[in-house]
Amino acid sequence: MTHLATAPSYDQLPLIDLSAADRGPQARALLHAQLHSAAHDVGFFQLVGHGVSGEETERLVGAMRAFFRLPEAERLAIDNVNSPHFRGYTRTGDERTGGRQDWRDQLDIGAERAARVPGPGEPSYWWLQGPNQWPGGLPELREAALAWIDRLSGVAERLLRELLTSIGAEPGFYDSVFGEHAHPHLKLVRYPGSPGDGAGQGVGAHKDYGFLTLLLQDQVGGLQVQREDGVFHDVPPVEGAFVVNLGELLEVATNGYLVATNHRVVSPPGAVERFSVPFFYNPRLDARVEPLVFPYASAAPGVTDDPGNPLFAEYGFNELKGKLRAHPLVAERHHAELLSPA
Ligand SMILES: O=C(O)CCC(=O)C(=O)O
Ligand SMILES: [Fe+2]
Repeated sequence: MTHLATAPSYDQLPLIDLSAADRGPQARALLHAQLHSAAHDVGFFQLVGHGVSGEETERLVGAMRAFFRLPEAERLAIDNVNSPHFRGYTRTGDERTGGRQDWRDQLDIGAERAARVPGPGEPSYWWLQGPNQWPGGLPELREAALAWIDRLSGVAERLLRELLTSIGAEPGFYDSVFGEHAHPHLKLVRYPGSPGDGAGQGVGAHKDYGFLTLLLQDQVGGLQVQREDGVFHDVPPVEGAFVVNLGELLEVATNGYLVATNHRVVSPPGAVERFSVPFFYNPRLDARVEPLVFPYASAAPGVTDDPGNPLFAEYGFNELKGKLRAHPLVAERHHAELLSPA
C-alpha cells in the first residue's frame, strides 16, 4: 500500500461507499484501497451505499423517540439494575466512562435469548446472555430494534468481508466466530443537553469492545474521534451515513495493524437533545479471536498496552470488562464477586 505524502484532513472522515463492491473490479479495487487506508490510518469512517433505507431508519428512530417520551416511571420499570445481563434502561447519571459520570440515558438491547447462568468453572461472561427488558405498550420498539439488529448484522458482515479483503486476508477468516450465536448489541441513546458542570461528558473517551460499530447519529453533532495528532476532532453528521469505527477485537486480531480508535461525545449545549443509535457487531461470547493471517502481519506494531484497559482475545471477557466498568450499580447488585477489590 502506498501512501501519498499529503497531510491528513481532519475536517471530515473518509467516506466509504459499500455499494462499490458490486460495481465491477475497478470500483471494487478502489473501494479496497480506500477501506485499507481508512481502517489502518484512521480507524473511523463514514459509510454510505449500505442499502438501509430511509423508511427502515425512520421506523427505528420513531420508536426510539416514543420510548424517550414515555413517563420516567415507565422507563425506570425496565431499569437495567433489575437485570444481571446488563439489559434495559440506564437513567442519566448512572453510567461511568473513564471513572466519571456520563450524561446520557439509554436502552441496552441484545440478541433475544434465554439467560445462561454460568455454572461452577464456567466463564463469568455468560451473564451477558439473557432476555431484554421491553417497555409495556410499545410493541413497535421491540420489532424495530430486533429488525435493526438483523439488518445491521448483515451490513456489518458484508463490510467486514470487504475490509478483510482490502488488507489481503481471506474474507471469511472470522466467519466461524459469528453465525447464529453471535452477540450483537444495540443502544438507543439520548444526550439530554448539558449537565452544567463544565465537563460536558456526554460519554467519556473509550474504545468499543468488538469488531465493528455502525453508528446512526442525528444532525446535532458532538461525536469526536481522536486522530493521529492525538487531538479529538469533531465528526460532523452526514445525512444517510453510518459512522463506522473499529473495535478492540480487530486491533487484537491484526496485532495493532488496525486500531480501535478512542472516541467520545461532548454534551449538546443547553437543553438541546441529541439522539444516537450505536450498533455493535460482536462475535460469540466464547469466541477466541485468532491472529489474522494477512500480508501486513509483520508490519503490525502490537496492540495498545494500557494497564487500565487490558484487551482480551476471548470476546466475552472483553465485553464483561467494559460492562462492569460502565454500570457500577448493576455490577454491585448482581456481580459483586466479579469486582476486584479497590
Ligand atoms: O452516541 C454516539 O455518538 C457514540 C456513542 C458511543 O460511542 C458508544 O456508546 O459506544
Ligand atoms: Fe463507542
